[in-house]
Amino acid sequence: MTETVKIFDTTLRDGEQSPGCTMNLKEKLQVARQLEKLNADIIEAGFAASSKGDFTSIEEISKIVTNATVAGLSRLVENDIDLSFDALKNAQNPRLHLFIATSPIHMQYKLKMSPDEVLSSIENSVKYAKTKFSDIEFSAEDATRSEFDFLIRALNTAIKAGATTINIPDTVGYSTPLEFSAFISKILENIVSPEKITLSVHCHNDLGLATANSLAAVKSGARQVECTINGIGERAGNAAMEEIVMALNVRNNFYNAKTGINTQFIVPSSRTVSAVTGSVVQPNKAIVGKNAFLHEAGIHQHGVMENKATYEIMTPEEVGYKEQQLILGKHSGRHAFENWLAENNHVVTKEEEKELFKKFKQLCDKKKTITERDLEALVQNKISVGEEKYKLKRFVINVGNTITSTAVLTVSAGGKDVEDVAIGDGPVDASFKAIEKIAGVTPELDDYNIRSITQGVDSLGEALVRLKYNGRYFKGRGLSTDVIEASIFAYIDAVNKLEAVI
Ligand SMILES: CC(=O)SCCNC(=O)CCNC(=O)[C@H](O)C(C)(C)COP(=O)(O)OP(=O)(O)OC[C@H]1O[C@@H](n2cnc3c(N)ncnc32)[C@H](O)[C@@H]1OP(=O)(O)O
Ligand SMILES: CC(C)C(=O)C(=O)O
Repeated sequence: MTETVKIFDTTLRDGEQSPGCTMNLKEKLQVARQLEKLNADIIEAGFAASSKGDFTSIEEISKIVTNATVAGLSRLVENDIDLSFDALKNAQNPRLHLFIATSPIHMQYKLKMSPDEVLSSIENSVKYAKTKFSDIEFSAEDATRSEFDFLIRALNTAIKAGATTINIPDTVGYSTPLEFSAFISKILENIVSPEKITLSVHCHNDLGLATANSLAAVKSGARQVECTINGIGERAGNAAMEEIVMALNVRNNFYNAKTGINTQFIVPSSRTVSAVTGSVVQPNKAIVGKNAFLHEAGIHQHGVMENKATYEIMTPEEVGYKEQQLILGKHSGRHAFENWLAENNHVVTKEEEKELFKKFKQLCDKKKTITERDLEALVQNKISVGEEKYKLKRFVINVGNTITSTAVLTVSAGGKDVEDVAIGDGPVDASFKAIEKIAGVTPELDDYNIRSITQGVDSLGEALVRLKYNGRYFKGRGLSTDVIEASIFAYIDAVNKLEAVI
């Protein structure tokens, strides 16, 4: 019999904990919509006690999610539980996710609590939470470095107090597949009434084993896997949802387990998360990397021409790759464009649609062939744009191999045109300095990336910048057939986000 494994997506919580991957409300709602299309079972929307912004995100996500369960993370602290309850009040299916560390090192040095204090805290908090929530998940943080007997006492305390899902995190990615598989079996043999709870796993990727460990746990009876799109998350990240889902699909004959994920939304979701977090997917990343279905070597190409299955264990279409030429082009009108947006499940306001259509027409003038990917990129770019205090009007760059680069930028700032000039080490540096002069801020450029995201010499260039200002990160994204313009757009996008919070 094929078992069902629930997918608990934590892109918006653990994923957002990756340095530089902070998302604003608009971006989080976009990811949440995408997760619904994917048919994720549980969407962990945030940590309500963490900040007002996180609270609001959980609240707003709860309003738009109709099918999935929406979860909020809480420490074993009454105020955290109350805040999660308030933030989740509009969710159709709310879940409280409670956690506390159970390993000696975490209890002694971080929590400064004795094992007995941790046990009574679990009992009291789960009982308190049960007065507010029926669906409660309990996580024993750092479970894989906990003493086994104590871990079981902690899990049994949570179950007896009312937890309905028991999650086993490999918090620091310490475990290995054979060990984790045996660990999960032993936990299932030792906890009280395993048939009444769902056993879950949450694996980190510090040794590159997050997916392997999660799958090993499924083989031993875990029925929920916590994961993120593109595997983003603390440090080296979490188990990647696309890898878990496709491994269970492709190797169903081995695992006898499946998820309810709509796999054709995997690639669009990966692109959305990459666009809103500014975290570029490595080309050789399984399933969603741009090389995942490319064949370079002659023998491989020959094989694929004869029969794709010689070198492809799944089809690109299955996971949502589309690289067809569009019927839309220079002569298309607004109705056809509107239709394309609707067919591709893009939810945009009328204002955004107008703006997108204008950008689409401009792109048609610059680029010979417009592909689905070009349009996707335009839409993703629109999504990631924050509050726009500054808008680029025009720029002139003077550049050469024997002169110092000079950039003159005119930017609309709150409706007024402002112009400034700066010199720099190359055209990009000069442009960034001109923007800093206009905005009156000097953030640190923490990261800058430029790549082509569509094909051909007239391809769309995507620039990603990450600024560090007062200890916080602000990312920006820009798109253009001209890489300098894309870089300027990205820098302005990040400065707009920075301006919105200072
Ligand atoms: C493994 C994980 O991914 S767990 C989730 C990690 N995510 C985050 O930490 C992001 C959100 N966190 C935050 O915004 C902040 O850390 C807050 C708002 C939760 C707390 O902020 P602060 O009150 O300033 O405390 P700070 O973060 O410095 O320290 C954490 C405190 O929580 C305690 N704590 C940690 N885990 C737990 C827990 N599960 N239950 C109860 N208390 C806990 C620590 O012992 C420490 O207590 P102390 O202040 O009495 O020393
Ligand atoms: C809160 C828990 C599930 C966690 O994120 C971890 O232990 O890594």
